[in-house]
Amino acid sequence: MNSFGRLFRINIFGESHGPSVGIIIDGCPAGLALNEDDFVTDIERRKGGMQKGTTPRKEDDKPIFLSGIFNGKTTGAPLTIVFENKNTRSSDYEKGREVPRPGHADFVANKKFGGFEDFRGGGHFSGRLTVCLVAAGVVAKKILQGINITSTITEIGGEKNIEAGLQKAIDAKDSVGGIVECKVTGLPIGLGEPFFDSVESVLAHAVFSIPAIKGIEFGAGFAAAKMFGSVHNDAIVDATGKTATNYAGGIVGGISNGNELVFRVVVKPTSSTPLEQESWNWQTQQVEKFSIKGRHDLCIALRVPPVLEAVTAMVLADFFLLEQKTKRLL
Ligand SMILES: Cc1cc2nc3c(=O)[nH]c(=O)nc-3n(C[C@H](O)[C@H](O)[C@H](O)COP(=O)(O)O)c2cc1C
Ligand SMILES: C=C(O[C@@H]1CC(C(=O)O)=C[C@@H](OP(=O)(O)O)[C@H]1O)C(=O)O
Repeated sequence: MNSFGRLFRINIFGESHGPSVGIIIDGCPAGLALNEDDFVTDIERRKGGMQKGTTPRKEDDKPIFLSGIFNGKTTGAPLTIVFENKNTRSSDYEKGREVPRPGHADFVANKKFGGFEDFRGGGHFSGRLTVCLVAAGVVAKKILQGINITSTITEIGGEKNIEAGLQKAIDAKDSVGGIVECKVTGLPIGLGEPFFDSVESVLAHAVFSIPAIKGIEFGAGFAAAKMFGSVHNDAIVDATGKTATNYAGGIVGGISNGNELVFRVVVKPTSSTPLEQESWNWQTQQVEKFSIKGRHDLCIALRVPPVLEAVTAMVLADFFLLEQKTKRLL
């Protein structure tokens, strides 16, 4: 589905080569001061064409507000923001239509939607739609006063040195993946709604909606499997619940424990690699060699940090609103 969240509920729409992509945020509290300048920093951080290893497709990514803002403040009605697509080059995709790209959604989208899907630029499956998530994050962060969310790339192409990892891809004329870490400070104890809406569950749900994300781990994550319980347990050192270590990553029992929330995600190597590949050709009904000519990110992970922060903000804002609502009912 294209909607997510319970009280802070988003709906995203659009295709990479359609007129625009956009977002409707329902349940956004009234009275938040919001203008175009608020979006600049995060939108610029996500932009393609700005740094080595990212798509040369440059869009101005100017937010256009269609509803939900009046006199510079949110009204409480659905907030609709769109971003125009002005720099499309659909001919790249029309030429390659007969060969579904391995690793991209071309084949499955065709089977699921019977050939009616907009395949240009990956259509609705494109990373282009993550500009909408970033916009939601900007609004969500306004609800999260005193909470700080930061994401950093910790690994590219298996290298801790990001430049070296990227150079590996450039030298091999291939794409690479990476790991991005997200940390949140200032969270209170008590966010999360177990059983099924634990903080891990909802964050993972939202994070896996970001195209190209293939894994997530919280705190010590997979390394916990090799640890003793006495080591993995985070000793509580004061009445606020502060812990000496943070192997849990700030979540216990699906509920935030007041320590730093820490998780990492795996970003796969871009499927649209410049290297020659093989795939099934729908026309010739044979496996054929082909190479992709479009404008692609050599390393998607380079563009993920602001998207990850945004999705985290969106999820946490929803938990906050839910928590307040629960409290009001008591
Ligand atoms: C910010 C961002 C940019 C992306 N850029 C590209 C790209 O240039 N080329 C590409 O093939 N995939 C790109 N992707 C990933 C594809 O959209 C994704 O692999 C595809 O939709 C299939 O989904 P999956 O990888 O989650 O299975 C990007 C993803 C994100 C989040
Ligand atoms: C446009 C963006 O990224 C696009 C994400 C994408 C994909 O397959 O996900 C493929 C490329 O699209 P195109 O071939 O149309 O240039 C990227 O440029 C963006 O992030 O704003």
